[in-house]
Amino acid sequence: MAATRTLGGYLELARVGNAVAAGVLTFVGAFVAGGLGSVGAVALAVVATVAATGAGNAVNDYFDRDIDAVNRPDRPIPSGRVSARAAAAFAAALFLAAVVAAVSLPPLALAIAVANLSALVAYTQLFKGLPAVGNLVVAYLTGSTFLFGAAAVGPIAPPTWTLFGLAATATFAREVVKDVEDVAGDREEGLRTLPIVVGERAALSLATVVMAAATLASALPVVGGTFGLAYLALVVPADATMLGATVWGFRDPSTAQTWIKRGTFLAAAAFVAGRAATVIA
Ligand SMILES: CC(C)=CCC/C(C)=C/CC/C(C)=C/CC/C(C)=C/COC[C@H](O)COP(=O)(O)O
Ligand SMILES: CC(C)=CCC/C(C)=C/CC/C(C)=C/CC/C(C)=C/COP(=O)(O)OP(=O)(O)O
Ligand SMILES: [Mg+2]
Repeated sequence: MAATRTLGGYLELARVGNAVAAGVLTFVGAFVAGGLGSVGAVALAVVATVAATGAGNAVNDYFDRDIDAVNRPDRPIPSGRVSARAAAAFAAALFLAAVVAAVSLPPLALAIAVANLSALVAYTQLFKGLPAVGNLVVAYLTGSTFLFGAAAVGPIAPPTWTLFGLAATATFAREVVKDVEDVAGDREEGLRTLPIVVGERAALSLATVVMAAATLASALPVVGGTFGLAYLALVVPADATMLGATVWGFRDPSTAQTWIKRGTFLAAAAFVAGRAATVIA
């Protein structure tokens, strides 16, 4: 029983759902770039992404353990399911796994991996407490999965940049809503997040404008001929969910950010369906 509880603690520390989802985005990036012929490179890129995302989540919880004791006492470290020391060792092992997986990829992909791993290590201590900067870093990291997957198999083409932009802008909006949710604990820790600096309503207004722009821009892959009806069938409800949830953030930021996340995962499925349909067609 204790072993299951500890294993669950490590899986939760890595936020394995996010890590696998990030790996899917890297796969889509390679898929959109037409590079599934390079199975080895695609597999290494996906493994590097999953390991890096897990490492970033684990090191974030390690550095956030005091804030989380206020905001999220049920998380693995504050709840005692994983010790801080073990969490740090786990993060280091995942970072090493990401480096080992990325080191034999093409130069541009390796450069993206080095930049991203550095940003993940630095995020919590350097960027998170700066207004909007932490949100922009997480937004870039999430969108960069598409660039990383494409760079693993060849040059990065315009359709991949579109996917990068969509994922980054939607993620930025959700991060702002998450910061509104965490204002209490962040203020206690002296973090200068966007809602603390400009106020919660102004932050939520910015998140709404950014999310509206992202949802409008989600038509670009169809306009550009990258995706067709299979993509639209999923991205339209995803857009409605993400935008509607962002507006709901004025009433209940916690529920809002959870539903934005669900919308982004549906949007990721739209990318997969859109690309798969072009192969089947
Ligand atoms: C308008 C449009 C079509 C946007 C595209 C949205 C899209 C596909 C976004 C990507 C979402 C996704 C599947 C991300 C992978 C998981 C990940 C790395 C998320 C970053 O999470 C950072 C967050 O702070 C973690 O918090 P939590 O999720 O609460 O654990
Ligand atoms: C492509 C490669 C090699 C790497 C990409 C790695 C990815 C996709 C990173 C995505 C973003 C990520 C996992 C960031 C880690 C830090 C993190 C969990 C930020 C959010 O944490 P907080 O701002 O503290 O909020 P919560 O802890 O409450 O979620
Ligand atoms: Mg945190």
